[in-house]
Amino acid sequence: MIRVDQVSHQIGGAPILHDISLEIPKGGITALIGPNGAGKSTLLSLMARLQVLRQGEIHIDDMQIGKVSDRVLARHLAIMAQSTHVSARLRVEELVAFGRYPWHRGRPGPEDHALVEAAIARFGLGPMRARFLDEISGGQRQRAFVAMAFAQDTDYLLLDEPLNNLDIAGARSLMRLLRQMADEDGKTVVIVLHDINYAARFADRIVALHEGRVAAQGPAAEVVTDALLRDVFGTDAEVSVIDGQPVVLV
Ligand SMILES: Nc1ncnc2c1ncn2[C@@H]1O[C@H](COP(=O)(O)OP(=O)(O)OP(=O)(O)O)[C@@H](O)[C@H]1O
Repeated sequence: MIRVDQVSHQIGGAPILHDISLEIPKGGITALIGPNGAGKSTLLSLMARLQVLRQGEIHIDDMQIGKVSDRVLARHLAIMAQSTHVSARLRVEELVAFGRYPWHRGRPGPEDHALVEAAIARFGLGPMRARFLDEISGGQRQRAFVAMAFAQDTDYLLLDEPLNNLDIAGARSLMRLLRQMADEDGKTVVIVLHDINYAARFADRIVALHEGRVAAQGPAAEVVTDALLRDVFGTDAEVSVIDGQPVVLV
């Protein structure tokens, strides 16, 4: 479980998150949604300790994230942040292999190699494994980054807008892979999504943020409503229910 207790955050004196308390249960997919600037990436980066937490506490299982070493944290939690700065002169397979670093610290063993191979296969990267990152498409690169996070083999996987750059087939297949990781491997996936329909279709629960506060949380059918679209997203788009699932008609 990820437990966020009374977390507030400021950047340059400007309040970004206001007293957020939240529990993300272990297992399944939790989607963070909300309009631009709501604080989704900030909250995710605080959970992964990419930014220093100054007010409140975050626990991952029984670890308080401010109090564990980088190595311990990296064995429990992998994050794919929104902007990833990695040398373009890195091959796909090298990128994926980086995911194992917290485990082997520079001396990969057979298990590390096996997990890298499994990640390459699972994410369909075999045909492009020897290509450099600037020789593949944006969507393929996105998949390679998710494969690196998968190779890290942590219980918790945090992904910030992983559907960026993906076409409909790519987005759907990535969400199905994440679903499989949650259902078959028992992973806990926390994912920032802009497309509410993907969140409603694939996530077990949704947390909607608005102006640095939790505006709603729960299963899609409870969260994705006309009122949410109006009050949180400021749009009069309507929600229909298809096969028991809310669908936003844009
Ligand atoms: N480095 C920074 N310096 C100043 N303000 C920042 C910085 N990073 C984020 N902010 C501000 O914090 C607020 C929350 O940003 P954040 O990126 O967490 O939102 P978000 O919900 O992920 O948005 P988006 O959907 O646009 O990615 C925004 O108002 C943003 O302008």
